[in-house]
Amino acid sequence: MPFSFLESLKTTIITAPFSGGQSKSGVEDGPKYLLRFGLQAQLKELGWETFIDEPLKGKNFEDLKDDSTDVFENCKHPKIVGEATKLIYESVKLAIFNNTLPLTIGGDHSIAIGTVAGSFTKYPNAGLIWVDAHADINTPKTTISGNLHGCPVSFLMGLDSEFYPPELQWVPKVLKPNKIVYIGLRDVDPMERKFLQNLGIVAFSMYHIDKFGINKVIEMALEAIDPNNENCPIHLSYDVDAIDPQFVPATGTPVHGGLTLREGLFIGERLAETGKLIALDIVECNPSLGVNEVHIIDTIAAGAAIARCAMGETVL
Ligand SMILES: NC(=[NH2+])NCCC[C@H](N)C(=O)O
Ligand SMILES: [Mn+2]
Ligand SMILES: [Mn+2]
Repeated sequence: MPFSFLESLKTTIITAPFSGGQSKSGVEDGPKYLLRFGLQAQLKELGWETFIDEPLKGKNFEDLKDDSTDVFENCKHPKIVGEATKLIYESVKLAIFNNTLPLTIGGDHSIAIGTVAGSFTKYPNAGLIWVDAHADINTPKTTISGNLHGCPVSFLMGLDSEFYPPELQWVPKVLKPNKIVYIGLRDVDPMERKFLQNLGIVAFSMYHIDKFGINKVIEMALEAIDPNNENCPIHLSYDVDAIDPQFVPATGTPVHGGLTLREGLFIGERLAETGKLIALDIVECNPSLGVNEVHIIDTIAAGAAIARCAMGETVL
C-alpha cells in the first residue's frame, strides 16, 4: 500500500524561501515559482489533500544577508541560517505529527537542517536519501566556501560539533552515518571525501549509476539504510543539481555529468513505490540563474515533477 505511514493522502507544503546558506540571490524565489507553476493543484489532482505552511513569512532574511557581522569563523550567515532552519524544523514537526507528509520547497539546501531534524524527531529510525551532485557534509571547520548549504549533513550528525556557531547549537544530532545514503555525487571536496570514507557512509556517485544503472543503485540504497528489512521510513532530500544542468540549468552550483531527467524522476517514482516516504525536500531551484525563460521553466518543471513522481504520479 503506497504511503503506508500516512493515515490518508495529506501533505503540508512548507515554503522555505531562504538563500542565506549560500551567496547567490534568487533561490529564495523557488517556492513562489513552484507554486505559480501549479504544484499544489497538481498534487490535488493526484488525490492529495494539501495544506500550506509558510514558517518564514514576515521574516526579512534577504535584507539580513547584508549584515557583515553575521559570520562565525569562516561560516557565513550562521544567525539567519540558525533562525530560519529552526522555524522550518518546527513547521516540519507540526506537519509530520499531524500525519501529513511535509513537502518542503526551498530555498537552498541549508534548510534540510530543519527538515531532517523535524522528520527524525518523529521517526528516529528513518533513513535519509540525499540526492545531490554534492555531499553537503562540510563542517564549519572544513568548509572552503563558508556556505552553510554545503554543511547540513554534518550538523545533523554532530560532526566537529565543537566548532558550531552558537545559533546552530540547537540542532538535534539525529542522523547516524549508516542511515544516510547519497545518490548522484560528482563534486565532493577532499575533506568531505574523508568523512564519507572514515564514517563508512554509503554513496552512489555518477560512476555507480553508469556502472549499475539507476534501478540497481536505488535497490542498493534502500538496502543500505534498512539492511534488515525493518520497514524504515524514508526522508528524501532532493537537490535539483543532481540532475544534469542541460535539464536543470537554473541552480546555484551546477555540475556537468549529472542524472538524466528520467533517471532523476525515476528515483522519485521508485521511492513512491516503496510506500515508505515520510518527508520530501526539493531545493536549489534558482529562477534568477536562468539565462533565458526556457531555463527557468525547465528547472521549475523538473522540481515540480520530482515532487509529483515521489508522491505517486506514476505508481500510486
Ligand atoms: N547544496 C549545495 N548545492 N551545495 C553545494 C556545496 C558546494 C561545496 N562543497 C561547498 O561546501 O561549498
Ligand atoms: Mn548540490
Ligand atoms: Mn545540496
